[in-house]
Amino acid sequence: MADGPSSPGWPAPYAGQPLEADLSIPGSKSLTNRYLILASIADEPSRIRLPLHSRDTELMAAALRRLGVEINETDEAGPFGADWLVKPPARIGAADAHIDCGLAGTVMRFIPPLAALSPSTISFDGDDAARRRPMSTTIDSLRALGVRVEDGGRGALPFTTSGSPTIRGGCVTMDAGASSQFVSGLLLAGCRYELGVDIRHVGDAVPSGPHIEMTTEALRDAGLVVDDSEPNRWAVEPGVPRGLDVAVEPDLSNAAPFVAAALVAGGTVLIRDWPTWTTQAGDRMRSILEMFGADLTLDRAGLTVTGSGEFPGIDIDLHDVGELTPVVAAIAALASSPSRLTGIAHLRGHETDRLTALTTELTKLGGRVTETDAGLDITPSALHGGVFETYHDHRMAMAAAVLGLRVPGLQIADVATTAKTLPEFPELWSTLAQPALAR
Ligand SMILES: O=C(O)C1=C[C@@H](OP(=O)(O)O)[C@@H](O)[C@H](O)C1
Ligand SMILES: C=C(OP(=O)(O)O)C(=O)O
Repeated sequence: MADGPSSPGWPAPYAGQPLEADLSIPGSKSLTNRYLILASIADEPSRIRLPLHSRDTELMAAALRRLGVEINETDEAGPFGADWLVKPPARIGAADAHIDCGLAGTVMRFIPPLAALSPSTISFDGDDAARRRPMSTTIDSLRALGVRVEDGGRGALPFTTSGSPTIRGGCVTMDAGASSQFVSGLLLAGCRYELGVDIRHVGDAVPSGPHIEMTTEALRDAGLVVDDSEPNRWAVEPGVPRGLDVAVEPDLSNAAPFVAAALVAGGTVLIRDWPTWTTQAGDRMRSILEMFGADLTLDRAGLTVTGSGEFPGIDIDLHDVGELTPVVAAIAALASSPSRLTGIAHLRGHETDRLTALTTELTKLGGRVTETDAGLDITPSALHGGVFETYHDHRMAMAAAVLGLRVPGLQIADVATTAKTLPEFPELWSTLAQPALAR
């Protein structure tokens, strides 16, 4: 599935006829990494069933092991890997340790508030691109809580922390306008601070609201008391999470390109076990696909999406669900009328500057895209093949795959970047519509 030795990229499958697919998608990155954190500070061992095994979740597990958590795989494994058994240590971070954050926002923003419970020196670094991601809010809020953070004045990776098992916690004012993960990370570990934590946000609107709701729900499910009754304030009372025995839902943001496929190529795609209630931002794909004119049925089998390959553009604010933007932009580029995507300025601080990356790559294929302050304006035009660069961004590769269903000769540079959240992507995408896919 890797790019061929002399090939500039992975040839994206072209859909010569309507699709007919029935697929299962591995577990949610965001849920897996929240459960791993909570299980690591729980009062008893946990079992995380159907976890996502991908670069971001393996980095999270590795980080927690370095802080003394025991994480083992069960002997029996499902189609997407084994379950995880998690045993919390007596003390988090009993020895100095180094944490590799890779390019995972959840690792770089969730682990430091946990490392705050350790007096050891914990160092953090990641990929080159990770050093460009916003981190100063985490760093400043840890300092406000009394943690010593050495960052060379950069406000970014790399840095070290040195805290205390009896960190006091309490009120913290922060600007989480660049990422909801600043709030989630502090809430998850904050239950173990002496006063819990009471976060007030001051600044531009916090993006990715559903991801904060996912955090508060996960905390409540683990028995903790959370107050999110006021806008821009989230508080967790001090307490120890119960051990978990949870099954991770399929990752709906990773399912997004697969359901988009039914719309753009025409035909039907069934995603097994799509939850009827969830905090996952990816669930918003249902209403987005309806705006584009797809037919949807959600029942016990899962989500079935049917499309005709013909659909209009849309005008949509993606502030709450920014991670869906690359796939939505790909759909918009194949629509019959213009689209406007707004509310996503914060995507400039994601794996790459996603607004510039999408504008550059779509334009290279003949697309008409204007980057605005708040997002993208996309006017459909005839697209041609070429190499779509992915900038170490799994969702750029997924967007390219959606385009490739309708654009012959499209090659995806470094399709392996999808391993960040879905290592099985090339394999699953290739079977998406067999035997309907023709190249
Ligand atoms: O907490 C999480 O699991 C995530 C929160 C969001 O981050 P931002 O708020 O930085 O967009 C989302 O885009 C990311 O993929 C996962
Ligand atoms: C923004 C994303 O990831 P991260 O968790 O690294 O922020 C994403 O997966 O789209």
